[in-house]
Amino acid sequence: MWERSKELYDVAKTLMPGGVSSPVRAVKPFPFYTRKARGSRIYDVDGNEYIDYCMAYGPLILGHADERVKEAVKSALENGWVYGTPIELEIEYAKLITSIYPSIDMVRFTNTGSEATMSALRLAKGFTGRDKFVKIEGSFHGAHDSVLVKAGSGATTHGTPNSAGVPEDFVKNTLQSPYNDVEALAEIVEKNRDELAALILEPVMGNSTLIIPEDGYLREVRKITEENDVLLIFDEVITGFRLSLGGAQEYYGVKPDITTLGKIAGGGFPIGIVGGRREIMEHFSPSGAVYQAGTFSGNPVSLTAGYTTAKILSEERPYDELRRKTEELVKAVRDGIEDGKVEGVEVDSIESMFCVYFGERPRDYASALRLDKERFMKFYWKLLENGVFFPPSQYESCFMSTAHSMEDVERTAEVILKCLAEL
Ligand SMILES: Cc1ncc(COP(=O)(O)O)c(C=O)c1O
Ligand SMILES: N[C@H](C=O)CCC(=O)O
Repeated sequence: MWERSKELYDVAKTLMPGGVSSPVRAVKPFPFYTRKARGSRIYDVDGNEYIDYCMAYGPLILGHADERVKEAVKSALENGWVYGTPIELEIEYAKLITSIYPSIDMVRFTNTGSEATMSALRLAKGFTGRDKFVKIEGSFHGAHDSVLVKAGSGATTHGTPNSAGVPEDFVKNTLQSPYNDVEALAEIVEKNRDELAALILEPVMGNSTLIIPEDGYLREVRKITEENDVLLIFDEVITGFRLSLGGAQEYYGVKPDITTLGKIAGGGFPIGIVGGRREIMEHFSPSGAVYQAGTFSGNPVSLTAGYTTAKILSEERPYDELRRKTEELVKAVRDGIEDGKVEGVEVDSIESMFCVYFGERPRDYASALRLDKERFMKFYWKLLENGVFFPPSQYESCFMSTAHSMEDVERTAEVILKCLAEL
């Protein structure tokens, strides 16, 4: 079924570590190689077609190759694609973001979510004059040194949550707290308050499976950080424009001091954005002393795709429809699991993010680690054989897009239940 993909991967392994450009793609024994993608579908070089719920790990809320985004990018390309000068679209996009996210007065455009979180943490340290920060166990904020401790996503999938090559000295200022545990967080923040610049968290965890905040957790997080004069950074690289137009902060009504955006914010092209209160943001160079820069930052192509996507989302507000489709899928699978008496599998969703758990639905990283990831991988391969593509790890989340039809959803529920029954 995957002869050509296998051949390509054998060559790739001789030229790139693990044969890939990002570890999550290195599926054992080989990944499929993509030929093209349109709407809800992704097609491999072996002639197979899949309904896609990986969706490039989140950016494609409008589905693959949305025509409106494509046309906007094509016309932007007519004028060149990188200038090294400011462009008017930066102002337009900044205005749009600040109008959607009331916690954001100013933005700095970067190239990736990793750069955004790295810069946000540097900004928090520069602003407060303190060196330490707290992250949540199992969260993933990209692949930069200070956050590669108990990191989720590919770092956990490949058994390296604490990356080699990161000197102990670099991570001595990274403190960890379990998700959904208010007492543990309060203790660590109170104990370190004079040295703590910030708490960074994914408001909904999307990189250690999908973990949903318990009632009131995010409000307590805000209270604890505020009372202890610690900045709160919401890493909304996944949840921004996804949980709602205004991200998790709008959805839960909690206002962070600094926000990082990415993925959907670039409409499928590389981007990262740091946003926050003016008094904090003005510490970025050149108005302040926190250095942050990039040759490709604010590039016209990513900005065009991101701005076009954000405009479409703000005009069409497809969030009810996205939620309905996702809930339909989850309900059909949940009912099927109950009827078929499938043991040890749960399913859950929040808005257009969902996950099939091989074990009990987790509430933190420790419980996510107890899931049966080998069984998940058997399920993954069965799904592929039946024309459905999930992200290739138990620790990733699945994403619904506006391009998925109700027929896709019904077909997917059938396939999931068939595969579970065959396991
Ligand atoms: C929550 C979160 N933050 C940051 C990142 C890093 O973004 P990027 O892959 O664009 O560097 C990711 C994904 O990789 C993410 O899921
Ligand atoms: N889970 C990661 C981002 O959200 C997956 C992207 C990657 O590491 O390539």
